[in-house]
Amino acid sequence: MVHTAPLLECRAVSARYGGITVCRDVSLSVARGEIVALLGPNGAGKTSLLGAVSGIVRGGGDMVLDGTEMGRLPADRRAHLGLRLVPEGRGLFPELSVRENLRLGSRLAPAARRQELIDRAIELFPILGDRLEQQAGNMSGGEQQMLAVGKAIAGAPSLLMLDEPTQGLAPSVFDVLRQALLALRDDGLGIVLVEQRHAFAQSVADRTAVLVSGTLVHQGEPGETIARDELMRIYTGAGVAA
Ligand SMILES: Nc1ncnc2c1ncn2[C@@H]1O[C@H](COP(=O)(O)OP(=O)(O)OP(=O)(O)O)[C@@H](O)[C@H]1O
Repeated sequence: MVHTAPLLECRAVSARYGGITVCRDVSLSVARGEIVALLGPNGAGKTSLLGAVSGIVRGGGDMVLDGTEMGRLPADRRAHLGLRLVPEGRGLFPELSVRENLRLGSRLAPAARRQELIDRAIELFPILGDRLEQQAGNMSGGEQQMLAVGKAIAGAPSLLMLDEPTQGLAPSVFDVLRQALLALRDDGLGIVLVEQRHAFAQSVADRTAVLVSGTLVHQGEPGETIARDELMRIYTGAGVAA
């Protein structure tokens, strides 16, 4: 279900570390109720691009979230506008309990909605409800990833950006994550999914964007998936060994 109004619109976005620009001239939009898979080989700049959009990596360009230009805003202001990044390291407080992590996540939401959003996270990941008093750092990788997404959801995001959520996880977790992402999309969230696992990305994506050497070299049409050999052709055509 893709709504028409764009939620995120990025134009000519760059990301840089010191004097080194690692992403340039990236234009990407995400609609409400849409999952965009951002694929690319190692080192292409996917994490850096998510960082530039969320405000934790220096960058430039126009970035409009829900009608508000946020390109010059610090990361915390962007989070208050509804942008949430679930980073590769998951961003949990490992010494705190599941309940405490969810509560901390919910502090970005209006007070009246916090419990409802925590309940939604538990509905999507029932294991979290069984483990509310457990220390986050003592849970399995899959459970920690569910908590990381749950913590983000508890903060009432409009745009969720996930950096390689399946990395290092057992395949048994993939389906839980897949169903949760599809449900969140149907709730109307916009989702950017960075994934190395091509099959997982294509099983949830409404659209695919491919980043190579810091530049978007391909953007698929809505509803179009990209076959693995087609992806390899894009990499090769862009000068990257497939
Ligand atoms: N903190 C940093 N300081 C300097 N350069 C960095 C930093 N982080 C990443 N880079 C460089 O930026 C480029 C893009 O890296 P990035 O991690 O964004 O790519 P990626 O597509 O997410 O790769 P991967 O799939 O391996 O995570 C690489 O050349 C990398 O070495």
